[in-house]
Amino acid sequence: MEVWTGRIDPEPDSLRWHQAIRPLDVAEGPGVALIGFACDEGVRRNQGRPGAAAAPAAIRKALASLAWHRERPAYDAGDVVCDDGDLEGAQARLATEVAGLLAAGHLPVVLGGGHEVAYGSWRGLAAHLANHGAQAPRIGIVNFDAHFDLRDPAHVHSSGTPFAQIAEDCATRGWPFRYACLGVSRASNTRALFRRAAELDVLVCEDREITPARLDHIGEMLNAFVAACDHVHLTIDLDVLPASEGPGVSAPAARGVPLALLEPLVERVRDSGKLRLADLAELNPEFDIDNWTARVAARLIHQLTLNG
Ligand SMILES: N=CN[C@@H](CCC(=O)O)C(=O)O
Ligand SMILES: [Mn+2]
Ligand SMILES: [Mn+2]
Repeated sequence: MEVWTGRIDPEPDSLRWHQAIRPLDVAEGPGVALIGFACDEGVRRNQGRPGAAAAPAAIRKALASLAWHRERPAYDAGDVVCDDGDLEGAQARLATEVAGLLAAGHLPVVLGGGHEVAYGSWRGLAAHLANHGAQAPRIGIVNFDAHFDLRDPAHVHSSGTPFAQIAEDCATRGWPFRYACLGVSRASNTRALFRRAAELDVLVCEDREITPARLDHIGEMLNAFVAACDHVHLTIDLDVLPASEGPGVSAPAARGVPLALLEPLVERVRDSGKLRLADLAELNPEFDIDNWTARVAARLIHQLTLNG
């Protein structure tokens, strides 16, 4: 909890996150539960630039001084750490933690970590739903990302494979795989990846399609996708931002989707009533500039959890 420090205002009703957030072990009723996934092994295996293991601390630091506007509590559930390259072990531990948070009625917000975080998070949600008797739950994954992360897991399990791994799990379980990927850069995804996305019936929205003029239309598409799901797993890869807004990632985007367009779409997911789980992935503090990217991550968490 030491990272939760920051500005203290003398006026009444001037709380900030660092003054309101509590350790999970004092949980008093359902709230938002932050859990870190200190891991960049998936990025390393995916030939990216490691450094995302330090992201959970950087995001907490950026969130600490933001103003507190929530009614319900927020908890810090600590970190799951990936040791000695044991990515699969770390994902399994994250899944157990996420399932526990869901069982306690919390909204888990997972602080990645490379995007390999999403496979661990999703497995936690899947375990929770299976434990509660769900037969074939329609889990909609809404991923804001420049990349599909649908690489063939037969080669290596990495930050480039989480949604292909989830698709395989869904096929094994006989569950539907529902995946929307918004912000995709055609220049950064091969034809093979576009083909796999088509085969898996992914809802695809390219970066260049997300413009102010088309924002309402895209928002309606997103609403329709969510309406056809029972539960939503929101996952935000910060490399969806333009490099000028999100420099602190492994693979910065030449074009990207600006925060001003991203945020209203994220808020639609928040307001759907179906959001069960959220991840923030791929922050790499080593490449950040004055914590710009960490600040965006913190703001997104703030917006996501505003009404809870
Ligand atoms: N999570 C990362 N995904 C990207 C990385 C691309 C890159 O490093 O250039 C991917 O695998 O496509
Ligand atoms: Mn990406
Ligand atoms: Mn990604």
